[in-house]
Amino acid sequence: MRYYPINVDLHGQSVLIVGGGKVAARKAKRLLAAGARLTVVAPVLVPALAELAEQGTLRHLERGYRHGDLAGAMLAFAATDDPQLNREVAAEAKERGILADVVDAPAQGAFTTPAVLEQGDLLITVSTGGASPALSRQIVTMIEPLFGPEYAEAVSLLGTVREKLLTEKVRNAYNDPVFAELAALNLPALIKNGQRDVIDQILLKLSATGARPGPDGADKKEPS
Ligand SMILES: C[C@@]1(CC(=O)O)c2cc3[nH]c(cc4nc(cc5[nH]c(cc(n2)[C@H]1CCC(=O)O)[C@@](C)(CC(=O)O)[C@@H]5CCC(=O)O)C(CC(=O)O)=C4CCC(=O)O)c(CCC(=O)O)c3CC(=O)O
Ligand SMILES: NC(=O)C1=CN([C@@H]2O[C@H](COP(=O)(O)OP(=O)(O)OC[C@H]3O[C@@H](n4cnc5c(N)ncnc54)[C@H](O)[C@@H]3O)[C@@H](O)[C@H]2O)C=CC1
Repeated sequence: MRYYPINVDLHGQSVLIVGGGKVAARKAKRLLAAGARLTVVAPVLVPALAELAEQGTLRHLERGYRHGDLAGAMLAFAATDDPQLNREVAAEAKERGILADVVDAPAQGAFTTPAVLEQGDLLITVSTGGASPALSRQIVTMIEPLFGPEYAEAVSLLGTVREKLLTEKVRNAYNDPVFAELAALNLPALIKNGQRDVIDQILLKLSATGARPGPDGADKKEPS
């Protein structure tokens, strides 16, 4: 396997992007959506990034990269149009044990970013090991129609039911078939077809066994 896939929790974590161009802007958008505390080092920003800097959504260091800029970062992106400079960023990342994505030379870095399909907590990612980013994007476009907003709702509902079962009952052999049964119900299809009555019946049946999700199953933190 060329790359090992993981899902990183970036909420509140410091991430540094060196470079403020089109590629940096694309990476920044997703990093901010994932809750990162983002710093961008670049003498010039494209308008999309400049706007985020003005709003205070990211921190902009308006200058060229300096060795030492990576201090305290959890992840780094070397995203300038200067290949030599990107390698210097990669070298500092290695020195510090920070994972870096070198956007013009993936072999110099430690990770790459996949194309993404996101519906709520459902995350489908596609990678080609760097061979063809355009194909990764195209595959997401191909499968997008199969995973509509009903998947966000189904995942939220399944998560609530599962949390209830795991917190209210001791995890036991009984739970596993329930999870399998729930997953096999094709909740997304029921939601998409508006079959709320069927869903309500299922939830009612589950509530008899002690798993009672909230009315819409959407509130994970404080299920009623
Ligand atoms: C290795 C990787 C490193 C990384 O960036 O993490 C990388 C590297 C490179 N990309 C290049 C080119 C393009 N990349 C895109 C687009 C995306 N690139 C993304 C990921 C990755 N790109 C990682 C591997 C992913 C995988 O394994 O499949 C996506 C999926 C995700 C994202 O960016 O977050 C995002 C689409 C998602 C979206 O739009 O949602 C487009 C299309 C466009 O811009 O519209 C083009 C132009 C067309 C083309 O060349 O295919 C070049 C050549 C630069 C040059 O020629 O100068 C390199 C360098 C090289 O290949 O050496
Ligand atoms: N991985 C990917 O998805 C893709 C990668 N690329 C590669 O990414 C690189 C960047 O592409 P774009 O964003 O389109 O370029 P761009 O020209 O839009 O942006 C370059 C940015 O680098 C900044 N920069 C230049 N010198 C700097 C320094 N010393 N310190 C800090 N920042 C500095 C500039 O101010 C500018 O903001 C190119 O090498 C390109 O080959 C291109 C397309 C996709």
